[in-house]
Amino acid sequence: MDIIWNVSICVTALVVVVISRWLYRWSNPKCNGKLPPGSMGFPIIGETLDFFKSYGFNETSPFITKRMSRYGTIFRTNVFGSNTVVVTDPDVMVEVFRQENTAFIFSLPGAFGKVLGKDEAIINHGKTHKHFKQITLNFFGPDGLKKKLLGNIDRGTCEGLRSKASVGSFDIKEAAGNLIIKHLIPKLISTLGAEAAENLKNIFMAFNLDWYQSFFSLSSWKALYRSCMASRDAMKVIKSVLLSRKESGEKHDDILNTIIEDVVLDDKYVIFQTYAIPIAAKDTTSVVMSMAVKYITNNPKVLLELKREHNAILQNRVDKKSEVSWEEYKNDMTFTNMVINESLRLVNLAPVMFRKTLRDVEIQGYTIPKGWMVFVATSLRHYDPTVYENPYEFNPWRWEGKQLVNFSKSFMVFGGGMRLCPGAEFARLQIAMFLHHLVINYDFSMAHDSEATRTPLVSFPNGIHMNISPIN
Ligand code: HEM
Repeated sequence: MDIIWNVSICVTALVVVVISRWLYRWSNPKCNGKLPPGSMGFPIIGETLDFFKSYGFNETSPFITKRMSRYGTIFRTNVFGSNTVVVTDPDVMVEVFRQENTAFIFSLPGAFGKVLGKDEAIINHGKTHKHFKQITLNFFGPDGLKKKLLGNIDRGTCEGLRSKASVGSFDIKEAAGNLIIKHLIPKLISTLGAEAAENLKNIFMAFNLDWYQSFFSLSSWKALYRSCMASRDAMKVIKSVLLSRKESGEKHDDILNTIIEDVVLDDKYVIFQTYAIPIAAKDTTSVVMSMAVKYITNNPKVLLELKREHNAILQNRVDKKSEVSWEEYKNDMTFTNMVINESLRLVNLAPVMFRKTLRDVEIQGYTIPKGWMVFVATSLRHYDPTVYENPYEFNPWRWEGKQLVNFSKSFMVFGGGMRLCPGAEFARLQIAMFLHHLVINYDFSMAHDSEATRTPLVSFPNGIHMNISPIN
C-alpha cells in the first residue's frame, strides 16, 4: 500500500514539475537577449480571444492601445498560436517594411494560415515574389488599367448600377464585390466561357471573411465552412485550366499564362497566386466603397462637391457620349480622390500587417527572436490625432493640396515596402467609377443605419443597403 502511495506522490510531483516548467517556459520564452515586455496569455490560446474581441468602428484596437499604455510602443504576446511582437512606433514600422526579405518576411500566424489554406510553400518570397508582383502590377498598375481595364470598369459599373436601380435597393458591399470579381476574372483567365466565368464568380462571391466575426456563433462556423469550400472549388477550376493549357501548350494574354511564362513554378504555387488576387481584391475594395457611399450620404456638402466635379467632367467633354478617359480620372477627379483617401483612412481596413523574423532582430534595446511573428500596427497611424486633426471626422478637405500617394509614414492603408498593395490603383479606379456614375445619374440614401463593427476586420452584421432611383 505504502509503495503505491509513494509512487502516486512521485508521479503527481513529476506532473506538477513538468506542467510548472511548461507554464514557466510559456510565459518566459527563450531569447538571446531581452524580450519586449508583455504577456503571453493563457497556454495554447495565448491572447487570441482578446485580439478578436469586437470593438466600435471609430476606435483603435483596444487590444493594442491597452497594452501600449501598459508596456510601451513595443510588446510581446501570443496570438493564433504564434509568439508575437507588436510594433506601434511609426519609425519602427517603416524599418520593418524596409528590411523585408533581410530581417522580416511576410507570413501568417500558424492557425490563421491553416484556415486560409496557405502553407509556407505557396507564400511567395524572393524571386517568385518579384515575378508575381511584376505581373500583378502589369495588369493592375496605371498602365495596365489605362490600356486594358478602364473601359470595362466604366461600362460594367454603369450597367451594374442601372440594373440595381431598377430594383430600387441593394447591398452595396455585395454589388461592389460582384463588380470587382467580374472585372478580375477575364484578366486572371481569359478563356472561360460566359457560363464558366459566372460560375467562378459565384464561387469567389461565396468566399467571405464573415467567419471572422465571432468564435462562438454557429453562423461564423457556417461562413468559415462555406469559405473553405469556395477556396477549394476556385482552386479546382484554376487547376483544371492550368493543366489543360500545359498539355496543349496554348498561350493567352492573362495572368494565369503570364505567371508560368518563361519560369518553372510548382502548380500549387501558380494556382494559389491566381486564386489570391480576387480574394485580396474583393472584401477590401467593397468595404471601402460601401463606407465611402455611407460617408457621402451623411455629408451633403461632400455630395454637392462631388456632383459639381463629376458634372463638370461631363460638361467639358467634346463628345458627350464618350466614356471616362484616363486623363479625366487622373486630372479631373481630385476631390473624388480626396474622398477616397479619407474613406481609406477612416475604414482603416488592415489592423496589422503580418511579418516573421528571419533572424534575431534588435529593436529599441529589445530582441525579437528568430521565427517570431511581428504585427506591424499601421492602423494606429491613421487615427493618430497628432497627424490627423479630429481623426474620427470624415473630412476629405484635409487632403487638399497634399499628394495623394499610396504610401507615406502617415498613410499605410496599402501596406508598404516590397509588399505594397499592387491593386491600390485598381481599387481607387473602381471606387471612383462607382462614385462617378452614382452621383451623376442617381438619387440615393442609406436604406437603414448600417452598423459597421471591427472584429478586428470591418464587417456589416446587418448588411449595408442603399436606396437608389434615377435622377429625373
Ligand atoms: C481598398 C482596397 C485594398 C486595400 C485597403 C488593400 C490593402 C493591402 C495591404 C495593406 C497589403 C499589404 C499586406 C502586407 O504587407 O502584409 C496588400 C497586398 C496585396 N494586395 Fe491589396 N488592398 C486592396 C485592394 C486590392 C486589389 C483590388 C487587389 C487586386 C487587384 C489587391 C491585391 C493585393 C495583392 C496581390 C497583395 C500582395 C502583394 C505582395 O505580396 O507583394 N489588393 N493589399
